[in-house]
Amino acid sequence: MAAVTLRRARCWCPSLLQFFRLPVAQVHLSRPAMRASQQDFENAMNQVKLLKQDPGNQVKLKLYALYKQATDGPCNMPKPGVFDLVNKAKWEAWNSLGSLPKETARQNYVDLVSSLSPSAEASSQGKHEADEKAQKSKDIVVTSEDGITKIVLNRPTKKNALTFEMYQDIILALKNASTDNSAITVFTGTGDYYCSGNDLTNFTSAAGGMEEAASKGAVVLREFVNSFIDFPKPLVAVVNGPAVGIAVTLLGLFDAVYASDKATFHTPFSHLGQSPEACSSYTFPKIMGSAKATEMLLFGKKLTAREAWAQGLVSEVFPDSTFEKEVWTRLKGYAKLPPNSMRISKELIRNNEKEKLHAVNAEECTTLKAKWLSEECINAIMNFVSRKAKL
Ligand SMILES: CCCCCCCCCCC/C=C/C(=O)SCCNC(=O)CCNC(=O)[C@H](O)C(C)(C)COP(=O)(O)OP(=O)(O)OC[C@H]1O[C@@H](n2cnc3c(N)ncnc32)[C@H](O)[C@@H]1OP(=O)(O)O
Repeated sequence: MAAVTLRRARCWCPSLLQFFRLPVAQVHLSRPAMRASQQDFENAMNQVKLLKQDPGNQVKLKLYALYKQATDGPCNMPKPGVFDLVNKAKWEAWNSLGSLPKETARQNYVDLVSSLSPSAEASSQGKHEADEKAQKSKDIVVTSEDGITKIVLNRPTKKNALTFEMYQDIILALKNASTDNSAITVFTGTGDYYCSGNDLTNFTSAAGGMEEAASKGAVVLREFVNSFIDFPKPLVAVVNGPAVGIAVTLLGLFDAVYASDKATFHTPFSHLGQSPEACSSYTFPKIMGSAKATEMLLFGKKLTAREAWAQGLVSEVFPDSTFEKEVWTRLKGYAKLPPNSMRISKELIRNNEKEKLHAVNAEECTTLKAKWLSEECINAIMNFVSRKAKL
């Protein structure tokens, strides 16, 4: 077992919220070879130091608790007094893990850090960080005006289907929008469609074999969905027309969804031999109840905008003739609200779910990777590409 000594290091910029000194490992180099999970744990501890954004107190408490559980086991300290607020919160977080085994705590710590830090994860795999990348295509157009960053899916001839480059550009756009001057961020589409989902030629046109494409797809998808889970500002979808597949499932991670009455919503995963993504296996039953979620996610039932509103997926439906005017007027008003207050309110809401959402995302990506290699899925994609099927 490696000898690990602990020192204390300050993480993130000093602020009123920063009250933790998270433990950082110094690992003796002369140690024998370790099991992968221990190595992952140490890498994760180092990644914590590299986080550029303060992940918020709830997450820091969770990290602290998991760290202590993984290294010391169940909480063995006396409970601090009521006025020792910081240590009491830390103690409670640790104590709440009960008898969680050290190895599980270690794994949960690694998962939590990797979910917080997709760019650190990517750079550890030898990739460039998102802010070092240039936008790759003109199929995503990003503008910022009136306190609103607008991310437009701009591939109308293909119904705004998402190419591999578009996924990467959206990750980059969200990363930039999270720190720009805008108060809210809005997605919409050019032309008659909002988005027809994943471009079904992503896999058939990928270099390398299907296995390589599926592995790459799962990594990109996980990072893509993470960037929605972690997005810190109000995120609004202006659904100008039909939405298909991942364009629908992602809506469960938005803060508000405004739809034209021309919009429809469907997720033909079973028709495609695939399975749900973007945390919809969790968010959809939560939003609309399991019976309605089943009709959408298993049977591919198409909803009208009003049906989607009745089921809680859409915040409000507007007549198509006045849709743009009404929605943008409203959003410009919202963008004038105090931005920090909106961020903090969103953080309070999202923090209750973040850990769960990351776990669901990871599991959905693993499941999809296997489905992409199945005969059912390959046949369905081939049928679409050879124009035998319209979904
Ligand atoms: C290396 C690998 C990288 C992978 C990257 C990560 C992958 C993450 C994947 C996440 C999982 C996501 C799942 C989904 O989103 S499932 C849903 C997928 N979408 C569909 O199944 C829709 C398919 N399209 C249709 O059924 C119809 O086109 C549609 C009903 C949308 C519109 O019909 P309409 O008759 O009005 O128009 P056309 O069919 O003539 O379409 C016009 C042109 O647009 C092309 N098109 C439309 N949608 C897609 C699409 N999703 N993928 C590719 N191409 C699409 C269509 O082919 C037409 O093109 P042409 O004019 O050239 O024929």
